[in-house]
Amino acid sequence: MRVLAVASECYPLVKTGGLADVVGALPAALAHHGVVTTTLLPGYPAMAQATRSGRVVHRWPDLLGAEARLIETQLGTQPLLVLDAPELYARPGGPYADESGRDWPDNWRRFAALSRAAGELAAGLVDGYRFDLLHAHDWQAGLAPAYARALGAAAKSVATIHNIAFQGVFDRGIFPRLGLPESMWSIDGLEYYGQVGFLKAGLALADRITTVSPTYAQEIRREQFGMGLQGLIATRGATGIVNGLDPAVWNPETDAALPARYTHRLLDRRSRNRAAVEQTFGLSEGGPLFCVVSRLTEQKGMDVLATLLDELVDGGGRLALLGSGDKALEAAFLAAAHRHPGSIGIRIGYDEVLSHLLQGGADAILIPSRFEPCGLTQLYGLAYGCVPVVARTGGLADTVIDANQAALAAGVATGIVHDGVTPDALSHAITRAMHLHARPPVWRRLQENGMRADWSWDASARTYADLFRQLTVQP
Ligand SMILES: Nc1ncnc2c1ncn2[C@@H]1O[C@H](COP(=O)(O)OP(=O)(O)O[C@H]2O[C@H](CO)[C@@H](O)[C@H](O)[C@H]2O)[C@@H](O)[C@H]1O
Repeated sequence: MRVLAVASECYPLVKTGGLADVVGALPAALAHHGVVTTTLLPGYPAMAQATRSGRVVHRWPDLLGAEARLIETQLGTQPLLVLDAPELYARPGGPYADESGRDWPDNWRRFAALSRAAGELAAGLVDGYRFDLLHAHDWQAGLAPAYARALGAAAKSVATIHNIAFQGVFDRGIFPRLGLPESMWSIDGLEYYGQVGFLKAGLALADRITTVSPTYAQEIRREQFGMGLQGLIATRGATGIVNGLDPAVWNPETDAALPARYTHRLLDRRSRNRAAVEQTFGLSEGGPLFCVVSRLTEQKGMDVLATLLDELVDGGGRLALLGSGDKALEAAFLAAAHRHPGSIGIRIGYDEVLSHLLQGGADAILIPSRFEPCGLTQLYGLAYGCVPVVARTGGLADTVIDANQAALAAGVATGIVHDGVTPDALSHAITRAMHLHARPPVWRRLQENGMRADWSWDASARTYADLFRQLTVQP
C-alpha cells in the first residue's frame, strides 16, 4: 500500500509542535504494517539541506501563480517529496508566520499550492508516482482531498485533525483563485459560514476523518470542543487513534540530551539530570520539581497555572518552565520567577534539547489543558518517569491513569488527573502530587508504571494501516 502524507511540519526538519512529531514518526511505524509512506512538505529554508541531495522529478510553471519544482529525496529511510517554490516558502521566520509572529498574508496560497501538488500526485498526474491513499494532516493540507477529487483521483483520502482550533479560514474572495470547480463552493465543500474553510473542506471531502485520540473524537462532536465543526463531525464521524512516541527520539536509555541515561530500574540516575535542570534554570535544591514544556496559551491552561505560582512555591514546590506564546503569559511567568528566585526558573523560547532534559530530570510535568486532542508531552513524561499531572480531556484522559485509591491499590496508576481547568482543580492536583511525592515508594511506582508501558507507535500504526486497507480494498 502506497500512501502520500501531506503536512506543513515534520520532525526533525521543521517543527513548531506535536504535528511535526507525528508526521516524522508515523511513516517508519507504518512501514512495519506494509504501508510505504511518502511525505510531501513545503520547501522552507530549513529543507535546503535535505533537498540538496535530491533530484527534481516534476516542474509546475504556474502552481497557484508560483513557479514550483518537486524534489524527491529521503528522510532517514523514508521517501520525501519537497515542494520547492521559493516565492511561497523561501522566507525567514517560521512555517506560518514572519519573524515577529505575524501570519503570512498569503498563507491561503502557500497551503493551497501544497494541497494542489498533493492532489495532482494522488490523481497520478505526476509521472512515476502512484498512490493508493492520500493522508492530509490538519488545515494546511485540508484542500488536498478537494483537489484530489476535482482531478478525478482514484486514491482514497483520510483527513486527520491534530487540533480543530486551527482551521485555516479565509475570505471568500480567494475561492475563484483556487482553481477548484464552482460546485465545491457549497456547504458540502469549502464554504464555511460564508468563508473558505480549509480544514472544513478536508473534513467534508475526505473519505474518512480521524483524530488523535478516542476521547477527542467524541468531544469534537459537541459544541464546547467542535469549534463550529461539531455538526460535520457528528454527521460524518471521526475515528480516534491515539498518538505514540518515536523511541528513536524519546528513550531515556539512549537520549543524548541527558547527562545521565536511565531505565525504570535505574531511576536514581535521574538525580544527575535534575541537578542539570536546576543549574540551567537557576534553581536551588528543594522540594518537588515541576516542569512545563508547552506553548503558553489558553488551550494549554497556562493562564490558570500562572495564578497558582506563589501557592506552588509556598507549598514547597519548584517550577522549571520552557515555552513561548502569549506575551502577557510570558510576562506573568517571568514576573513570578523574579518574585521567587531559586524556586521558579523560566526559559522563554523553543529548545528541543532542553525539552528532553526537563522530561529526564523534573519530577512531574504539568499539563492543565482545556482541550488536548492527544498531547505528546504526557507520553514523553510517562516514558521518562516525569509524572504527568493532567486535565481529564482528550488524549490526556486516554493515556494517564489517575492515582486514586483504587488505582494505587491495584498498582496501575501513572499520574494525576484533574477534572476541569480551574485554579481550585489545578491547585488540588498539585497538592496531591506533592503528597504522593513525599511517599517515595508510591512515587517510584507511578514512575515505573509509566515507563514500563508501551508508548511506541506500533499499536496505533496498525490501526491506521487497517483503516487505510478498509478504504482502499476494491469492492
Ligand atoms: N518551548 C518548547 N521547546 C521545545 N519543545 C517544545 C516547546 N513547546 C512545545 N514543545 C514540543 O512540541 C510538542 C508539543 O506537542 P503536543 O502534542 O503536546 O501539542 P501541540 O498542541 O503542539 O500539538 C497538537 O497536535 C498534536 C499531534 O497530534 C497533539 O498531540 C496535540 O494534542 C495537538 O494540540 C512536543 O514535542 C513538545 O515537547
